[in-house]
Amino acid sequence: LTLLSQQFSQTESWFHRSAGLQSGSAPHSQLFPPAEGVMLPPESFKNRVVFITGGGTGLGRAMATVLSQLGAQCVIASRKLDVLQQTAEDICSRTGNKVHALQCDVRDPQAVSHCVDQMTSLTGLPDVIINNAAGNFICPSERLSPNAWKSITDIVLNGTAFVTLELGKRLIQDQRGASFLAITTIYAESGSGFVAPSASAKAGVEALYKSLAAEWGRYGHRFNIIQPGPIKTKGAFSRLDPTGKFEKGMIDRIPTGRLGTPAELANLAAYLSSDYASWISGAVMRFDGGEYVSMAGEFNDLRRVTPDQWKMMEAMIRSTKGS
Ligand SMILES: CCC/C=C/C=C/C(=O)SCCNC(=O)CCNC(=O)[C@H](O)C(C)(C)COP(=O)(O)OP(=O)(O)OC[C@H]1O[C@@H](n2cnc3c(N)ncnc32)[C@H](O)[C@@H]1OP(=O)(O)O
Ligand SMILES: NC(=O)C1=CN([C@@H]2O[C@H](COP(=O)(O)OP(=O)(O)OC[C@H]3O[C@@H](n4cnc5c(N)ncnc54)[C@H](OP(=O)(O)O)[C@@H]3O)[C@@H](O)[C@H]2O)C=CC1
Repeated sequence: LTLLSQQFSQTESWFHRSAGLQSGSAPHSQLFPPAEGVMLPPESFKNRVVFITGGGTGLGRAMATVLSQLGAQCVIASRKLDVLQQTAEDICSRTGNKVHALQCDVRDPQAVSHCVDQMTSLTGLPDVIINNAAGNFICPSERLSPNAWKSITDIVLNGTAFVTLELGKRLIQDQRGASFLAITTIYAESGSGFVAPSASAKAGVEALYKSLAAEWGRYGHRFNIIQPGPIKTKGAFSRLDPTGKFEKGMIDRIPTGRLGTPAELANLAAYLSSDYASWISGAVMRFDGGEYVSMAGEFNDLRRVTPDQWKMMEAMIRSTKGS
């Protein structure tokens, strides 16, 4: 037993040394290749208008691209008009479908109302609303100023509420149904250190969407939520992993051994916003390659224990007599 214990402490230090040393995607991620093509049948969104906040970059851009490929007329809105216009031109030249760019700071309810006025004249009210705009940065909470807190929660929680209420009221007035989708994240459920404003605001968005799923079904409105895990976009990774040192750790935690891709997220968003999902409302779809459950289970790190180490441990456990 003493020998086994000694051997185990050697292998235990191996275990600690080797944790997190992997770089890039894990070899087994080849068993989970991302399918990058468009999943739904062509023209699934023909004659549909889709409104996407933060649609000029990252995941918003990817969702606009897929929905446009599926026949939607997209309206993308955020603060930077030049970025939006470039994205709109790029997507339109690829898909042949119109993409409109509208400047809108979602923190400002009057700007939101003005944006909806503009959209109404361009395309009419939307059939699909995707609340995707967000702000975030890693920061120890004791370093946050009141304005830092406000800058994130205003974009994420208030911005989503202003967009949803403005469009919801107008759709109700016109007796029009719609699908609302919010992009939150896995830590909306657990909370997370170093991104407390984002975690608090995303949790609030989830409460809002679940509440409205219950309340506004009678108006023909569905509300769903996607909680992504890490997907490499410039907007997110420049603020959450500025040195690039955390990415390996993320990949190590993800059972499928890789980050998600924007195209995968866009296919899921398209499905949840489509008629194929017309009985799905109030759903929270975790989209993270298994990262959340992987972080939650007390003994999940035992994945790193080798068969030889298991042999040793089993012998130690079996040799124990009594309690
Ligand atoms: C990995 C899996 C989970 C991942 C989840 C990902 C979630 C995401 O949301 S990723 C999306 C990331 N994208 C963005 O954040 C895009 C938009 N972001 C921004 O525009 C800015 O980063 C910001 C959110 C700061 C808003 O910009 P704005 O111009 O409105 O704000 P500022 O005037 O620059 O700053 C407002 C106050 O915040 C303080 N502040 C800014 N950066 C930091 C920082 N890194 N650390 C601490 N504090 C910061 C800034 O000083 C201002 O406060 P004050 O000085 O008191 O006035
Ligand atoms: N990438 C990831 O790993 C993950 C991302 N997410 C979520 O996915 C969504 C997209 O993130 P991602 O694409 O990665 O990052 P981006 O930074 O590319 O996207 C954020 C978008 O929000 C827009 N935005 C920010 N502030 C405002 C504002 N006040 N009014 C209007 N629009 C605003 C930005 O445009 P502009 O600057 O022009 O205003 C930008 O297009 C976010 O909700 C994020 O929380 C969730 C989990 C993981």
